[in-house]
Amino acid sequence: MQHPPSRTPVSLASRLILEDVRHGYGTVEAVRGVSLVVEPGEILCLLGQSGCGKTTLLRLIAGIERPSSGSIRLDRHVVAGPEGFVPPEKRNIGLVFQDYALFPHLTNLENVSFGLRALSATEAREEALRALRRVRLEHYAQDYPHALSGGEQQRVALARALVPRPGILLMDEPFSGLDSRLRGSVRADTLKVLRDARATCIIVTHDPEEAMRLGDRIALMRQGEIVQIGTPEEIYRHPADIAAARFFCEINEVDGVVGSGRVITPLGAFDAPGMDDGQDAVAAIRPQGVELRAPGTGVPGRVVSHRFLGELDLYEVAVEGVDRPLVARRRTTAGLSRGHDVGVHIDPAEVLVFAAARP
Ligand SMILES: Nc1ncnc2c1ncn2[C@@H]1O[C@H](COP(=O)(O)OP(=O)(O)OP(=O)(O)O)[C@@H](O)[C@H]1O
Repeated sequence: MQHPPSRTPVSLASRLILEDVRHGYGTVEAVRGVSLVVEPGEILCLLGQSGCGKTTLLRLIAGIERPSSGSIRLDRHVVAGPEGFVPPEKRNIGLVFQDYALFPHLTNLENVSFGLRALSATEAREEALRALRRVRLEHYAQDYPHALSGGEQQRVALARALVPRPGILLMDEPFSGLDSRLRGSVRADTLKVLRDARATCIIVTHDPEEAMRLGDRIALMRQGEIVQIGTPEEIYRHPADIAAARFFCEINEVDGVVGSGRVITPLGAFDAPGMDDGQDAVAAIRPQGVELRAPGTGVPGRVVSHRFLGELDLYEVAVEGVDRPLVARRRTTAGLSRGHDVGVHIDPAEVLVFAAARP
């Protein structure tokens, strides 16, 4: 079937530029000097633990909060800064919140066409139907939101946010209200819609896996600051510090001392480029880098627990000289269980070395 061409004005994805943005609530400094550029069409995930300032940063970009200093630009327009302030409704921004915030007394179609008041009723209806089609929900156009599942409501909210063609779309924990089975498929659908719409998008999440699945880049936040920004692979492979490494993966931390450019630990020596001899260091070993082989090779260890998890099992292995049992994630090894002796080998590609924190 041929659908009529779209009548909403074509809006290009915006570039967002933040320069030294700060914001506090009373004595709490929620955002502390954030500078950031998000390119047109890019999907950026703001990732961090609860209370690190992600939502506040999103609210500043939306114009719901006004920064105490610094500036925010959308393309060439300063929307917040010493020169002035543009209110949210004039920023050409789309918003999707955790609870979707659909109007319960409006049909799904009316919810989506709500933001198209500049168009005639017929045009708004056509555009809203097109948007519902994009999220594969046109057959629910005349129903009310309460009759939809959580995942479907999320898609209506996405259609509503995208239908006015915003220059930038801001999403705050958009999948956290969904149960874990549904989350994966709604996330994949959302990503496809965002790519098709070529929208610049900022997604707030506290889930590292979600950030890696969705983001072209990830901005890792801590205590109101961006501690690292990069592609998922850059951040995973080269975390800025041990706390960033911990955030992405449960790691084994083994203490050692640097000698001749390597940190010497009970599990072997690992490259420690740029570190001084005699310096205390920590080898951060990912669980998939702990290989368990027959005893008599590698470092002697003993399995203290084994949990069957399907594709990869979880083993804990005690090794002499290491305070806590090592966590290993391995393919299920028939017969290997608690009490068995093993030879532990470490894959150096799964080891990151950091300077030890000074007491
Ligand atoms: N309206 C407010 N009044 C006072 N303090 C606030 C307000 N909103 C946030 N804060 C404080 O600012 C800091 C950052 O909060 P923010 O909600 O931005 O963090 P977050 O990373 O989004 O957390 P979460 O993931 O839990 O939503 C926290 O210490 C929080 O308690």
